[in-house]
Amino acid sequence: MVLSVEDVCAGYRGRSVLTDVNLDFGPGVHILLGPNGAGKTTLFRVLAAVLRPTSGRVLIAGLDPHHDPSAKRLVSVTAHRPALSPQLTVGGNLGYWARVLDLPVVLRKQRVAAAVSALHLHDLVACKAGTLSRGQAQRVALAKALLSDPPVLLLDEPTTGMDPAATADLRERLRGLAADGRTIIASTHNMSEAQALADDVTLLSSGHIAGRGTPAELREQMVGRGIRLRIRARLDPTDVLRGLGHESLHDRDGAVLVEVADDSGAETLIEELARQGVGLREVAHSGNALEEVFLHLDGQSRHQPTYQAWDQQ
Ligand SMILES: Nc1ncnc2c1ncn2[C@@H]1O[C@H](COP(=O)(O)OP(=O)(O)OP(=O)(O)O)[C@@H](O)[C@H]1O
Repeated sequence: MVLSVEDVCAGYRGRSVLTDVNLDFGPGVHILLGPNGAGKTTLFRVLAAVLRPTSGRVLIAGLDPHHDPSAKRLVSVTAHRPALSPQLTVGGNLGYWARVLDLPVVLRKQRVAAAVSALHLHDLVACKAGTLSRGQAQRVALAKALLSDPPVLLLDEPTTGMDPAATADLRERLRGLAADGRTIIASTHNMSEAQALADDVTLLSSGHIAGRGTPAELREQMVGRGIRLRIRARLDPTDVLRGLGHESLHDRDGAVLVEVADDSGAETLIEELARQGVGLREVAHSGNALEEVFLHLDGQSRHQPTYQAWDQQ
């Protein structure tokens, strides 16, 4: 494994935040998901050797960055807000950072060129960083993080505030970096993004690991196997559904959400609704497994009509 977290506990001024965290990460894109205050940034600080654990250890390629400074170079972190000098051009920012890293001159040029190429920044090299959009600035921040050629990248909420096109573009860049063998760990609050990007998702809740797996595995582990259907019909099917033993709720768009045990339960229900003449217009699987896991984690019942909030992500 490229990165291992072994029995890590950590916190601030005697207050415990992370408890007995055990994780292994290899090459790929890993998503760290958890409610506000769960400890995601704190875990990043421990991994980047900014915050020393109170017990346990971190190993990066077999080295503990809290005891071996050379291991710190194996990890780069990008913060939620890209830290760039607004008056310098993109090329200037990257060149400046390459000097801060104390890279030999020849290597500096190579690394800047490789980072520009990996993040498709050719058209932006001469632009002042202060004029970039959020998505562009985030790509430059990622290029900056690549200058030390680290095997591990930690990205704190990299897509927050980006529009869908910029998000999709960054997703493609991250996939490319993972395909090159890098280990990328990104925290996000965006469920669709996590679902689209993740090789696996680690759920952090109140400072401990609440689950890990693909979105579908996590949903099954934490919420159960049921399928949530989104139904549109000419007549409100709520009463018919209740008569069939199904509680339902309405989402923001007026569709009805109902849970069934499995595909066969879904088929039976659809046939019954059609037979009872509600005028079915659309029946669809309601979407994102991680939304349901997140709601479950957050202590909210999946039967409460809070579902809509995540549609707005
Ligand atoms: N520098 C600090 N000093 C003291 N307490 C802190 C510090 N940073 C974070 N905390 C506390 O540690 C807990 C976890 O915070 P952390 O920022 O790691 O969570 P998070 O999962 O990243 O949250 P968010 O999703 O809101 O960014 C919170 O209760 C927070 O108040």
